[in-house]
Amino acid sequence: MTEALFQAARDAATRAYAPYSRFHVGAALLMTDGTIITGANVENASYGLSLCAETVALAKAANDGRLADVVEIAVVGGDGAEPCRPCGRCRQLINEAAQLGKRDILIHCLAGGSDATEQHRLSILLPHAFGPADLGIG
Ligand SMILES: O=c1ccn([C@H]2C[C@H](O)[C@@H](CO)O2)c(=O)[nH]1
Ligand SMILES: [Zn+2]
Repeated sequence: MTEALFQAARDAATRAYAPYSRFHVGAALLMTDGTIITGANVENASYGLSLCAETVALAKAANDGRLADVVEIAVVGGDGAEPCRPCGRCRQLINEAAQLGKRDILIHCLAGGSDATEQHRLSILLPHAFGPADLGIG
């Protein structure tokens, strides 16, 4: 299952629209039922409007009513040897899924140009997170 998830992230990266950074990122969400939802980064001529791969994948899950069902996430980016780790904004978006699903989501960070991988729980990447509970929700 992990290999299928990694491959889905690598496939997604090939669908990135990243003419400005040329940094192609793919994200794959493993859901409770074993299905996989993918996303790739979508850049814009107004650079700051660009969407990360994780953001796209999580938005797809949310629109399908499945944000609570994310178990693991694989992210792959670039063509270097260093694993690609979710940016701060994406960590916060992942936290929404984690809180909804009451799960400390496992994040696989993969390198685009090597077999290097890192595994982190969201609680390690985003300690003391702000979430729905801070608003008295959930
Ligand atoms: O985890 C990450 C890091 C970066 N990017 C995108 C944003 C931008 O399009 C490009 C360069 O930062 O990579 C992602 O999609 N996910
Ligand atoms: Zn991001």
